[in-house]
Amino acid sequence: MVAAIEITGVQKVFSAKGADPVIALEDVSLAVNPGEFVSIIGPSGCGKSTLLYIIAGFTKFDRGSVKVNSSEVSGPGTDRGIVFQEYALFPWLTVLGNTMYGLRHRGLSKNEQREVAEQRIRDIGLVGFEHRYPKELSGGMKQRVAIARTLACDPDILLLDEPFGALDSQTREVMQDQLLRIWQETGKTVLMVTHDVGEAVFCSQRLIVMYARPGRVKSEVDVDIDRSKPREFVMVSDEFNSIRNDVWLSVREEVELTTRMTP
Ligand SMILES: Nc1ncnc2c1ncn2[C@@H]1O[C@H](COP(=O)(O)OP(=O)(O)OP(=O)(O)O)[C@@H](O)[C@H]1O
Repeated sequence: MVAAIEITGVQKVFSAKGADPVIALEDVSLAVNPGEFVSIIGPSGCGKSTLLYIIAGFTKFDRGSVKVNSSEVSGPGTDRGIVFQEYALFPWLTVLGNTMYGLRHRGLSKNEQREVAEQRIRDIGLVGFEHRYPKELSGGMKQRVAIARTLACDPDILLLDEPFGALDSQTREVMQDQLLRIWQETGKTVLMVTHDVGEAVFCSQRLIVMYARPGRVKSEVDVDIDRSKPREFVMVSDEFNSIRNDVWLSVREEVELTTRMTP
């Protein structure tokens, strides 16, 4: 099978005048299969976001290779859509306007753009809010609009950078359930960065645990849990708790190292 994302030996060093260079990523290799849901987890500063931005084509890297659907990444592309923690909505556009935004250059008529956007607004359960502005929405609703906007462009790959990090725990759980439903319905490849071990285990088929800076892959963990049952059964199952505890201990070791590092 050809990997949807294939990263080989990637290194990224940030250098700024008058400051020591920071090795954000060192020899990172990983692959994500088409339709797979993978999460990256690790301590703050281990290069998770940097890796995601490299795959998105926003950040250049110094060494190695990054391929998406077998093609070397040389910049952003319509095959990848990214969702940020802080929603990144345009405050002057409505829910509909924000969702239609990415479709402007797709060669679709205004009516077609509107149809696609309305479908995505239905998918994320915001019917009735099409003409509201971001300031009139809750955090969870804003993040749903950000997801709808990304989905409207129909990328093969969703890159999610702490997408639910700013939400309260109940809203976060509802959003995780919606994301999983969308993933199952669309078959998209999802690569998510999160700090939350429970979220990573609940949502993902596979986890990539990172070492503290410089970021390297510490381990890969297959999450073999039965997701056919409702959340409340999954979260108390032995399989879920055993994987969550192992991953939590592994991440905690790195967090302890991070707290002893100089900035
Ligand atoms: N534009 C930049 N210029 C200089 N250093 C940077 C830049 N972006 C990131 N870094 C550094 O690279 C390292 C990795 O940062 P990155 O944001 O990728 O980590 P992270 O694992 O996503 O952290 P967090 O979980 O806190 O968001 C950090 O030491 C950070 O300070």
